[in-house]
Amino acid sequence: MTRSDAPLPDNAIEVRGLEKTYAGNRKSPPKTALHGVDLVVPRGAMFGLLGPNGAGKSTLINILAGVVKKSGGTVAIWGRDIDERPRDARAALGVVPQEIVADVFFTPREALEVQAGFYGVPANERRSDELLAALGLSDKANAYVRALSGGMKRRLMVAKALVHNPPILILDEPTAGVDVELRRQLWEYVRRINAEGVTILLTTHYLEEAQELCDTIAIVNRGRVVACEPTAQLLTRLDTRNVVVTPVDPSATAPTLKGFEVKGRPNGAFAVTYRTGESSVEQVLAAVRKAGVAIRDIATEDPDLEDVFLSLTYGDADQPDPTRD
Ligand SMILES: Nc1ncnc2c1ncn2[C@@H]1O[C@H](COP(=O)(O)OP(=O)(O)OP(=O)(O)O)[C@@H](O)[C@H]1O
Repeated sequence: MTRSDAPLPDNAIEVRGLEKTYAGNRKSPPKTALHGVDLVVPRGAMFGLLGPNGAGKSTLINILAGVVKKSGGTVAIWGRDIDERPRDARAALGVVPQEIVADVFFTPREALEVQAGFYGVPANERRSDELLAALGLSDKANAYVRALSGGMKRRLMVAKALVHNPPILILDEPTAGVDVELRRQLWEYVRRINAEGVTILLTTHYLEEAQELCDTIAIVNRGRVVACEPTAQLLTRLDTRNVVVTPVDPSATAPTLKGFEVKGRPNGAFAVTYRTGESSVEQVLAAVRKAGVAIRDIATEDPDLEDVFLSLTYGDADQPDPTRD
């Protein structure tokens, strides 16, 4: 817990030269998951940690949470070095893990009370009912946890991570398998506590969600940070734009255009990507007409986070992700 008279650190999390190699065994060789990662999460940030499967996100989060031992480098959480002050460092974190861990023997209220006891939160400082209400679980406070839906269990895990009032909340894929309405509620709550000063570090596979929510985004690929900057800046990295062409004949196959990348869309339209410094919409349209396509409609699109993500992680959006199962 934070002492109110201690100066607040500028950075909620500081990771320097972080290395992790998992030991091998008879069946598999050692695996280096993190190759000297530097990462700074400023206090108060809504920080997104993105990367393809196997990039090293969980390894990084598990090192922060104290459940995986690093092989090298330093980590400070809320100004506390995890080697020198492991308990204090961990007390500054609330972690919502990827997997749903349900306490089948407790009701949600009991689960929060037990967790608060585990962190040594005095009875008069506990806020189980407040957390249950904030996460829309008041009417389930005394239900069996096994009777809760997946989305409710996940929100209960967020509540559990917050019982000791940590200044940093880590959410590892918190919306996987959660329906749209519950996702919206969860994000509304996360935004609220972020506005109240809680630093948020989240990993998600939903790039749209990250683009909308996070003020800063780091992209990890194969154990290295390949980008870390304000979201708006990251989105300007690509100097490409798309012209989406709807042809008069939607059953015609998308043309091949020399010098441009063309991708078909399910509705019969196709997107032509061009470099803003090298071509123009005019040139794209001229090439489309030259290929014999009669145009019904056109629209232009800026690149989104997914385009930036793909260009940084694999360079070519068509290339399969070799780390995906
Ligand atoms: N306990 C382990 N033993 C050996 N290798 C591991 C272990 N845990 C992870 N790895 C390997 O380390 C690399 C990074 O894995 P990690 O789970 O950190 O990635 P991730 O970015 O969290 O992926 P995902 O999005 O799938 O959760 C992967 O190649 C993975 O196979």
